[in-house]
Amino acid sequence: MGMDLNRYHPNNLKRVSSGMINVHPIQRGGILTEEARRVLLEWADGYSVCDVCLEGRVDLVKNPPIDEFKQDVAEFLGMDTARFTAGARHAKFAIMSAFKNGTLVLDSLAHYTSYIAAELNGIRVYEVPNSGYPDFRIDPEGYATTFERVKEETGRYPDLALLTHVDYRYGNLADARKVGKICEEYEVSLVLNTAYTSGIMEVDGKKLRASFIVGSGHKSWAATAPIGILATNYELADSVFRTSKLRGDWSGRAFTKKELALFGCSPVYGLPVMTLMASFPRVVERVKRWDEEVEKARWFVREMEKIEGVELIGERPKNHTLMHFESPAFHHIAKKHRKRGYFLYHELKKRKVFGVQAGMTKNFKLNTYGLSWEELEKVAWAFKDIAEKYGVEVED
Ligand SMILES: Cc1ncc(COP(=O)(O)O)c(C=O)c1O
Repeated sequence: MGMDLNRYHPNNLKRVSSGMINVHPIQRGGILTEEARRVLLEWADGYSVCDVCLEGRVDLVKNPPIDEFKQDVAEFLGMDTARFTAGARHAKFAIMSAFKNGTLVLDSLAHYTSYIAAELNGIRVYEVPNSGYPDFRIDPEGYATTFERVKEETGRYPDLALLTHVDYRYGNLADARKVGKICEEYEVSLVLNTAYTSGIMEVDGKKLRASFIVGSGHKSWAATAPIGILATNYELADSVFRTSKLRGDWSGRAFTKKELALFGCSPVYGLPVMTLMASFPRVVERVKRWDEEVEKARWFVREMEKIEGVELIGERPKNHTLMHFESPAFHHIAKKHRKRGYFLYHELKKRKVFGVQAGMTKNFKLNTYGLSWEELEKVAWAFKDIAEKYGVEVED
């Protein structure tokens, strides 16, 4: 046998980021709380939450209290009810499966998973443009204009709208309230993709007039992957969480409780849902401290921009901890460096900072969410120290 099974030995399964400050753009909000770490072993076995499943559906399990938990999560998001999905992407797919072959208007900064969910459901996509370089802002009025464009082309307003609350490229915070108002005026249901917001900042679907809130447990709710959240109101719950109508023609079996878009039973059975639950009390508290996170992010941007040839792109001032820098200074160094574009990654690693994508120097993204002031200072120092090492000017 050619397999080297030793490579799977636990001693060989160490994370490359171990022991470093991890500023990976998608990871900061998914770091487990102490409480979540405490349930890891108890609930680590495969279908652990199914010990006492009386209804054949994870979301109805009473012990552990998943049934109550889904309602608490819905309340926390200002919605009526919720389900747990295999990530934000599955939540979007589930919603769009109720709008098959329809039309969707979404922001032009939407994540690829929004487009894929639409494509898989035969939905035609129309984009709301953004303002372009260097801010890339989404103007809420663009939704009204695009709704009109859809009407001109198809004779009807769209079936659905989607707004990426904070986008993955620039970390811009969209004006969800204004978009929600426009959607309400046009009677178009709004999906608010809060993959980068709910769980770290307050999101109230009722106030924002969202029909659906999509969240990502592993991105922003301190949970183990994969887990997403799909919250909605009672009016729409029946269509999105519609149940099976099929009957086997030989067996005569029916599956009337099984929700189609959740594959019959939620696809998250063990650790993902239990870590989400164990972290929840802390998540409910932490969203109230969002202002401090923004303050830290803005401080960090100021420090980074002291390096000549490093500049934030996306909205200013920042309203989120995910940020994107343009860095001709580092790109210039990379051109002459033995390690080429990988030099920044290696230099950061030497300074115990991880998460800037290997090979990136022209521009890069990082996320400061949840870093202490001390950690933040270390990260800023690391970038400045690298710049100075290669003769780049750094302001005091
Ligand atoms: C804006 C946005 N939405 C959705 C996703 C996908 O989330 P999930 O992994 O929970 O499906 C991402 C992942 O980066 C994202 O950036």
